[in-house]
Amino acid sequence: VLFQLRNPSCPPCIGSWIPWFGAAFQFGKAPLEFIEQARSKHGPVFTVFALGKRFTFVTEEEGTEAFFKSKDLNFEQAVQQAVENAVSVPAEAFYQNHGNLYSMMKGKMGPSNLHMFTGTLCKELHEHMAHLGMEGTGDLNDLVRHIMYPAVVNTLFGKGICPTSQSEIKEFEEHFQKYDEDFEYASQMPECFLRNWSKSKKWLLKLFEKVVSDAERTNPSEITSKTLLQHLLDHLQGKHLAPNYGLLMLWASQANAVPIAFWTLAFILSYPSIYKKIMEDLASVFGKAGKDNIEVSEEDLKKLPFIKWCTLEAIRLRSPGAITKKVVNPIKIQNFTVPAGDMLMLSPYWLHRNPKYFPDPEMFKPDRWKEANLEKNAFLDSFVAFGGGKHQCPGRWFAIMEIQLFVVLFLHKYEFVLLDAVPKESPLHLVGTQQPMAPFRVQYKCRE
Ligand code: HEM
Repeated sequence: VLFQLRNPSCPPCIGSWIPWFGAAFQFGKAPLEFIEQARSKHGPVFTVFALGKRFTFVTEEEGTEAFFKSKDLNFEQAVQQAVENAVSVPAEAFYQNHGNLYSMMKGKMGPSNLHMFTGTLCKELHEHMAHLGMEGTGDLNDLVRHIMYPAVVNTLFGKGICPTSQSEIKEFEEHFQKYDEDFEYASQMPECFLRNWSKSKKWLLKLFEKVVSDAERTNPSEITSKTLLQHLLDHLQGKHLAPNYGLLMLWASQANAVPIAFWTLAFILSYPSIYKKIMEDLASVFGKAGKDNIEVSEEDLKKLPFIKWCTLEAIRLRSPGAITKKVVNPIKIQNFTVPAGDMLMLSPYWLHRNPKYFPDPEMFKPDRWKEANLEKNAFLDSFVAFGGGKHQCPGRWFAIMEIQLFVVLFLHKYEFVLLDAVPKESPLHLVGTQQPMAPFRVQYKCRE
């Protein structure tokens, strides 16, 4: 149902007079597909009226520029309510802390500080890979999660601070997975509608009281010895919110990166020529692949650009469904004026399928990243998986490094037989990177 609001300069608004069917329902069912259908029907700028809110999508480059640069848009106001719902940080504390914490994270995980994590992460990945044993069969997504999750958490939060050992991880994992699964809905609606989610959130927040007090107790005075969590504690105003922010940081560090590690491997393994090239690259840096634990440095990773391209290409194809800004003053986009109060939405997932910028957009083509000036830390034009402008994801360099390192270690140690076709991505979520729709079972075996 399409109806123009009173002001003809407003973008076309897809909504329903009758709230219990129509756009809101369609939109909620498979939002990623809905965006593309709406774009082809109504043009590059359109508004969806759902859940009592107006979401205005910009799907072409003119809008992109404004989205990242305009002073009439605000990032903090767009996410504040979601943060309040997700981890119970009240508005005032959120606005007071946001700028400070963002700069801290951006600094600690910037390109020049990455080397501080690589050694620990490499050791941790080896340790958790060892739990897979010499051979076995499993869903690749589970295998990846069982290695990445504890290794990264121990690296960023400190070893033994969050539950990561075999014996204590199960209950934690169940709660965290439940929490992550409904995070998107929970960030949009009151908690009382999501009873199981709410239970897991309470469990996790309670756990984080202990996590935070352990981190506080062991907080070293030497700056370079602190974990990311300890830096967070040092910078936070309102210490009673430390468990809430700890949980938020845990979620931010896992929710997008772990699925991308899965997709990167799934793509590599399913293209024999790409797989072969990577094994040759690995051999040229580390010698013959095998079961010995290799130590990998930042310098080694620099010698493996093709694996970095594969990571970036997986991120391009599975990037977040949408990112948001709040319109604080009416803003002109193309011929439309978007009114204040709207949520302005931009879809990295669909922008990355524009053939003008990414020829053969659906194809996994790592070589297209040859053109990017990665030495200068620049991505390809129109690549916006991490956002853009001054609120870009502060964890992006860490994310790329952790996935690259994981792929190196995993492929160096194991060989694989694929038992299923690569699954499609789920169109169910707007927030964050996509999950696979179906299992992707593999047989793995330690190399001789
Ligand atoms: C492939 C993996 C990742 C992707 C695709 C991704 C993407 C994003 C995006 C799109 C945003 C919002 C930017 C905006 O709306 O303008 C964001 C924010 C954020 N990301 Fe990431 N991210 C990833 C990994 C990580 C990792 C590993 C960490 C931490 C270790 C992290 C920490 C954060 C934080 C703290 C924010 C909030 C920034 C703020 O409040 O201003 N991200 N990320």
